[in-house]
Amino acid sequence: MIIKPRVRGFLCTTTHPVGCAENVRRQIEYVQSKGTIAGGPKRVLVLGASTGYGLASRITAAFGCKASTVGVFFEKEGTEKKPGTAGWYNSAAFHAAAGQAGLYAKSINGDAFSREVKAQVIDLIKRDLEQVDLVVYSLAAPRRTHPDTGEVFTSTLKPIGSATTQKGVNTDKGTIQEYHLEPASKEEIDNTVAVMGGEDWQMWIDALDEAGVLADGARTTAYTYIGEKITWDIYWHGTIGAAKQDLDKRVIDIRERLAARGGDARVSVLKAVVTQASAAIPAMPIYLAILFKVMKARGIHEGCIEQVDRLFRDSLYGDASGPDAEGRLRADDLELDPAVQAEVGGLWSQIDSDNLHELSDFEGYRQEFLQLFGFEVDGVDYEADVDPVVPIPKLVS
Ligand SMILES: NC(=O)c1ccc[n+]([C@@H]2O[C@H](COP(=O)([O-])OP(=O)(O)OC[C@H]3O[C@@H](n4cnc5c(N)ncnc54)[C@H](O)[C@@H]3O)[C@@H](O)[C@H]2O)c1
Repeated sequence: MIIKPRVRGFLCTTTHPVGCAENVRRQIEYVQSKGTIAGGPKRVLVLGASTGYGLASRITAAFGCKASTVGVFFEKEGTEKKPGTAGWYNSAAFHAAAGQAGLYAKSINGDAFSREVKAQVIDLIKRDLEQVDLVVYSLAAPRRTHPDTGEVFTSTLKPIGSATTQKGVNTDKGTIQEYHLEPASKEEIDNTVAVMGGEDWQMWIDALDEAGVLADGARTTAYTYIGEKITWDIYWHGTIGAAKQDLDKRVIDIRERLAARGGDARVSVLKAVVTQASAAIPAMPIYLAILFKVMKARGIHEGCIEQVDRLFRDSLYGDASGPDAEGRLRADDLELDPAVQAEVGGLWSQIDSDNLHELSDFEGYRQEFLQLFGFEVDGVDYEADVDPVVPIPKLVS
C-alpha cells in the first residue's frame, strides 16, 4: 500500500509505519548520543508509552538507563486495508530496537483506566521483573470509564468562570481565526478532572503497592503543563488546568505512601510540544508555531525526547535541578524564560492570516504535526509500497 497523509482538523487519519519507525530510531539515537544516565532506574512501567512524552520516557529509560520496560497504551493495529495508529507502529519499532539491544520490553494494549489492565500489568511485573523502580504516568485521553461505577466521563477544553475569545489557527486553511469559547459548567469541569486528574494515577500506585510490585525507593512522576499568561485562559485556568491542579493535590498522598519506603512522587512540568493531545487544544497550535520561531532563533528548541532526557538526567535522577517551591520538577524553564515569553507575546498580538508565515514557524508546526503520524520524515520513501500490518513482538494480550 502507498500511504499518503489525510488530515482533518487536528487529526491525521492515516499513518506511515516506516516514518513512525524512523521517528523512534532518531529518538533512540538522541538519547544514546547523550550517554548513560548515572543512577537511572532499571525496571520501569510507562503508562501511555506509545506516543508523545510517554514514548520519549520509555526510550529514555531503555536506551539512557538500560532499563527493562513495561509499556501500556491504547492503540489500533493496521490491517491490509487500513493503517494502524502511530502509537502502534512506534511501539513495534521500539520493541524491535529494544530486542536488538538485548533490553527487556513488553507491552499491554488496553484501557489503562480499567481494573483488568492494572491486574494484567501486576501479573506481568511479578512474573518477569518482580518489582519496578519507576512508574511514569503519561496518559492523555478524551474519556475514561470509571472502574468502580462504569460511568463514562468525557473531558472538555473550556475556560472556567467566563467566556473567552482566543486567536487560533485554522490548520486546514492556514488562516488565523477568533475562537469563542463559553465557560465550562460545573459538570464539565468535574468530568475533565475525572479523566485527566490524578485519581487514576493514585489508583495505579495503590494497586501496584498493595500487590508488592513497587521496589523500595520506587519513584513515580506524572506530567503536567503550566505555561504562561498567553495560554492560561484555555489551559491552566481552564478545565484541563483544573485536572492538572488535581495532580498537584493527589501527589501529596502518593509521595507520603512512597516515602515510607524511601521512594518519591513528583509532578513534572514539561514544555509545550506538538503531540496528538496538544494539537486538539484551541490556541495551542498557533502558540506552538510562534514559540518554535522564537526558540529556534535562540537555538533552544526542544521536542519530547530532549525534554524527557533532560528531566531524567537533571531532576528525576540528577540534582542539577531540584523541585520548585511547590515540589514539582521543572523542565519548562527555557519556554518560560521571561525574554522568550515577552517575544512570543509581542508576536501573538500582531499575528494575522497575512503575516502568519512571517511571524511564526507555522511550517515547522505543520511538519512536526505530520511527523507524529510518520509523514514528512527525512529519508523515508513515501512512493514505496509499505505493509500496514506490522506486529508488535512481545505484546501481552
Ligand atoms: N503535549 C504537550 O505539549 C504537553 C506538555 C506538558 C505536559 N503534557 C502531558 O504529558 C502527558 C502525555 O501527553 P502527550 O501530549 O504525550 O499525549 P499523547 O496523545 O502523545 O499520548 C497519550 C498516550 O496515552 C495513551 N492512552 C490514551 N488513552 C489510554 C487508555 N485509555 N489506556 C491506555 N493508554 C491510553 C496513548 O496510547 C498514548 O500512549 C499528559 O499528561 C499531558 O498533559 C503534554
